[in-house]
Amino acid sequence: MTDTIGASHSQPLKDIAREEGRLNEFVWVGPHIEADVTRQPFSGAALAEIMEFADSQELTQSIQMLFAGEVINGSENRPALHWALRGNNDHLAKASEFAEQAKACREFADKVSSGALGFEVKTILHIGIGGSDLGPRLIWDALRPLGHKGPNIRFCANVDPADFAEATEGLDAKSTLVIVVSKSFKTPETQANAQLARQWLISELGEDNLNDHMAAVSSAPDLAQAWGAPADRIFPMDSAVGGRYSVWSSVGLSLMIALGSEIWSEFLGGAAEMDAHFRDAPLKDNLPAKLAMMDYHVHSQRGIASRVVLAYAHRLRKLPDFLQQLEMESNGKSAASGRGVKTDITAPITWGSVGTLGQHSFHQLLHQGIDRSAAEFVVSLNAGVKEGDKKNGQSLLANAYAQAEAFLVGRSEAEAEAQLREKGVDEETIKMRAPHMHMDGGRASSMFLLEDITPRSVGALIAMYEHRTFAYGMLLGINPFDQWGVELGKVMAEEIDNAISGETSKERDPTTMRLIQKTQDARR
Ligand SMILES: O=P(O)(O)OC[C@H]1O[C@H](O)[C@H](O)[C@@H](O)[C@@H]1O
Repeated sequence: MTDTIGASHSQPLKDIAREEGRLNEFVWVGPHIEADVTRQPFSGAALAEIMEFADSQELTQSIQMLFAGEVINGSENRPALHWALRGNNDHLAKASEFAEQAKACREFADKVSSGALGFEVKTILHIGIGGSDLGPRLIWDALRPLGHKGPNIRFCANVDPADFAEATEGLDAKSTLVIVVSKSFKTPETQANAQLARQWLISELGEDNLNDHMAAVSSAPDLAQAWGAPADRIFPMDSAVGGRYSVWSSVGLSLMIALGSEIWSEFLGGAAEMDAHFRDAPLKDNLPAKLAMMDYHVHSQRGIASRVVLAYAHRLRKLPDFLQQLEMESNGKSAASGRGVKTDITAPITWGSVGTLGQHSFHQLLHQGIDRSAAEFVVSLNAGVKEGDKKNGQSLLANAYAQAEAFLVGRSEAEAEAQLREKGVDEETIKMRAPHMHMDGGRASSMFLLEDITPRSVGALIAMYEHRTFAYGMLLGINPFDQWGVELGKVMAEEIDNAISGETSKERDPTTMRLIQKTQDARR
């Protein structure tokens, strides 16, 4: 495929962004979200061409397959049904099963809230990692301030014992409910923490009262039961819901309990609105699909390898972490399916932080570094309003807009000189300093606007990202629902663990052999 960004290809981005009609053509709207991509190096001609390419890649058919519940995850031979957890699922054979699963979670949440467990739950200790952790953490921070009345949630993910120690510090086991969330119930980190939690409960409460304080979410109920969760406290998750797409399932049990059913159903409702949009809108009006086309151009065709997510909203501070897994575990693969397209870049290297903190650290590189990132700002127009601090909220927004504008327009040496002169700096210093102040600009960014951070808008936002990632995978010919690349390291970690214990002496790479030896010496 040729790169036909056309005349604008050689034009500076700051000129492209000012072109007439740009604001009409490149401000895209979906439920609860407006995406202003006017400052991405992407022309109408490129969009039209990728739209044709999307047809040749059968994107529309793939979207239909997804929502029909057909096998879209080829390497694991199953459908991807995360969207069906949010409604719009009457046509699926599994609809009633999903409804039952949601009902069981709701009933358990009601029990917890009404004190029917036999003790007051003041804290939920949520143990899980990856997709069983990042979504719940993100949503807890985002929606907790809306007046949750339920228990607090503490999270524990890392196998480093320091994480468990911190998560249980000062915690009263008598008022704690431990929920272990693991689709496979085999993930070593979660297993280790689940055992620590069990021992902690035994030491604090004794064997007899242990089970009252344990619950589990898993696709492997037998393993959860073996850990000690009572059978009626094991909440299934469907094998066709991938970990990083699973916050809507019983993986969100801690949230359902702590946030309450009203917030939870609004959250699902917002996602369902985005689902209907993605399923029904023609490609030319389809927000997630068009974003995926932009990604295809910006990352795969233009070679911008990095996407920096700048959540200018304290409550969305975990969004970069969440998207890191969603994007990179979904599409961080060489194109491998039947429709694979050869490109150098598949998933962008996704990273970032909450704004404005990054401005005081890594933004330096974003403004003047050699390697380019496509920046992605996420803002809420009502920042600070609910908190009763409109002034600081406004300043947060002003910072986001200023950063995006500075990325685009930069500062010429002449402008820098003029600025220094105005400040009364002497000419010698001006000559020395102005070149360092030069910023070439032309750095790409998108601005995602939410009216407010509500359960609905956050639901829609996360669903939009899920669908964008899926659509990008379809354009690349990648299966975004498997993750074979993470398996090898897991196997090796087990082998090396055994080697450190002296249980195997299998020859390995010399550096690893030395590390094993050094660790054995240090821990003797
Ligand atoms: O939920 P679990 O089975 O414990 O899996 C937790 C996580 O671990 C794995 O290594 C995968 O890479 C993730 O996709 C998954 O979300």
